[in-house]
Amino acid sequence: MAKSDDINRIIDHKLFSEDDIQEMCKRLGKQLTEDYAGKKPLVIGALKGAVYFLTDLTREMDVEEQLDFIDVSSYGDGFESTGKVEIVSDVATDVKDRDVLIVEDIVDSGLTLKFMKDLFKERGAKSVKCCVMLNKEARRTTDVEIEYYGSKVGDEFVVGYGMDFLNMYRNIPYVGVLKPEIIEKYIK
Ligand SMILES: O=P(O)(O)OC[C@H]1O[C@H](OP(=O)(O)OP(=O)(O)O)[C@H](O)[C@@H]1O
Ligand SMILES: Nc1nc2[nH]cnc2c(=O)[nH]1
Repeated sequence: MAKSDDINRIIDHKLFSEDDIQEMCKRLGKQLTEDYAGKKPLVIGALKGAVYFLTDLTREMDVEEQLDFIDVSSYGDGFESTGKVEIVSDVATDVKDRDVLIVEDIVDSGLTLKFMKDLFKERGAKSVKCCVMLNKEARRTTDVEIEYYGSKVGDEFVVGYGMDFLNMYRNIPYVGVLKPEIIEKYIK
């Protein structure tokens, strides 16, 4: 089966096109360029979902920056956060006295982001902010500030542009809503 047939089978509708995403990256990149002028931020991408957003966003940021990655997990194989966030793979860089900018694909309960922000603050970062592509605000269970985001989204499960379903479909170039029956089939 061709990749496009497979995608049509699982996507209910497109939420953000490639042009929409490019516009988000340009807008956020311009804002971050202004706000981090004269600073040397350490941009930390949250693996694996944020990789597509990070590579496009950082190319729109005209600042002297360094990159690192952290892999944290709270979902296991499921769709509901277990509530327990664990470091799967840590950053290699010392964050002490650094201006840290966490880049995330999506914030849902907020637990993953809060964990990372608290971690880098505890390690002595000078500042810790985040830039998130999608803000699923209605699902929040913890209070966490989101300094920059591309767009709000409703309570729907989205895939593509880095975001997965069972670690698949990250390479769909746009963001689409997963058909509810696909999730139901998996949950049963
Ligand atoms: O706000 P929360 O409820 O904590 O959920 C958001 C997190 O869930 C996803 O990651 P996931 O653990 O699925 O890993 P992935 O990035 O490898 O897809 C996403 O990339 C965020 O990190
Ligand atoms: N792929 C994906 N991961 C998530 N993690 C939390 N919410 C979502 C979502 O809507 N899609």
